[in-house]
Amino acid sequence: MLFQYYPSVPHSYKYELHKDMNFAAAHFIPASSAGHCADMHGHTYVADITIVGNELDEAGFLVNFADLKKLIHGRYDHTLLNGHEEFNGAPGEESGKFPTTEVVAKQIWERIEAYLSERPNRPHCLQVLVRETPTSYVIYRP
Ligand SMILES: Nc1nc2c(c(=O)[nH]1)N=C([C@H](O)[C@H](O)COP(=O)(O)OP(=O)(O)OP(=O)(O)O)CN2
Ligand SMILES: [Zn+2]
Repeated sequence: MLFQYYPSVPHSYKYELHKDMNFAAAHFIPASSAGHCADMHGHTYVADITIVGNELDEAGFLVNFADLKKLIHGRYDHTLLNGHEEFNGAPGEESGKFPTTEVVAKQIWERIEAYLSERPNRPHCLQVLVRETPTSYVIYRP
């Protein structure tokens, strides 16, 4: 795992947690402007997830690191992203359903925030960074 410092957002929460993870996945972007990215290919995606909150749970966790990994790595590792319902847009359809780095980052945020909304200590996901290649990454901040 490559450890890096990522851009952060100023906030006033007491705790800030980061979980880095990677997952191997294939994708293609079914849009005419996507060039060679319209052909199926693979990446080792790297995600950095930022969670904040003021209260810890009964274990003393803001959120269990392992739960975050299960939610994202468990769903996407060694899969074709276009095969997931959140990314299975067809050519000519709305671009928000293609697995671009931007859309992958947003979907990761939505999945994590839905999980956090059920936690009694109510943490929040402030930022999701997704790196697709060594030279390309996107940050999603709701
Ligand atoms: N805004 C976006 N642009 C591109 C995306 C994307 O998700 N959002 N995706 C791709 C391709 O999927 C491609 O895998 C990554 O592109 P790129 O960074 O251009 O990859 P290279 O290795 O060719 O880049 P270098 O500059 O040579 O390192 C394309 N665009
Ligand atoms: Zn790609």
